[in-house]
Amino acid sequence: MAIHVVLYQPEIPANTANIARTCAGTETALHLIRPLGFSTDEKMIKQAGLDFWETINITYYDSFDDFFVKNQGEFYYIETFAEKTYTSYDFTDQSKNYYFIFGKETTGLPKDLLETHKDHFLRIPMTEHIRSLNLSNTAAILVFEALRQQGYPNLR
Ligand SMILES: C[S@@+](CC[C@H](N)C(=O)[O-])C[C@H]1O[C@@H](n2cnc3c(N)ncnc32)[C@H](O)[C@@H]1O
Repeated sequence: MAIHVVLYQPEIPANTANIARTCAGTETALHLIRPLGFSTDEKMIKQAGLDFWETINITYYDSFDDFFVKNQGEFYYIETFAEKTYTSYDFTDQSKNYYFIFGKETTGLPKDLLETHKDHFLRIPMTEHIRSLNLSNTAAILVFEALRQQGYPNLR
């Protein structure tokens, strides 16, 4: 099974490019929920120098509903307004699929998800000087926390 990064309507190409690099370097699957704020056609990928793009397991969806119908596992919602911190959870079971779901840069995740999935909302601690961390940094933090807990399988 695997670790998965799910981006809800990402808007800034550089963030998704950074996250894609993290996914390529860690065998993490990437799920992109449309609309995207950029093109992922071959020409754009080449121009952006993302020569690892083809090595990533990427799936596209038209909505959250579409995503949930097609995936099974443990879903975690990564958001600034969550109560629990990301280190409170156990991601050690390599037989499971762990999905880390991130919000869009301008508005985050839809608030109504919190009502039904409150126990699986996680935040990364930060000061009050900023409203949020950079999206691509948060994805790297979660991926590497799960990998750390699993002993970095297949990585050197
Ligand atoms: C730039 S933030 C914007 C979200 C923020 N709630 C807002 O509306 O101002 C984009 C995404 O980065 C992730 N993120 C940023 N900082 C975070 C933190 N401290 N804890 C958890 N997730 C964070 C979340 O997935 C969030 O949806």
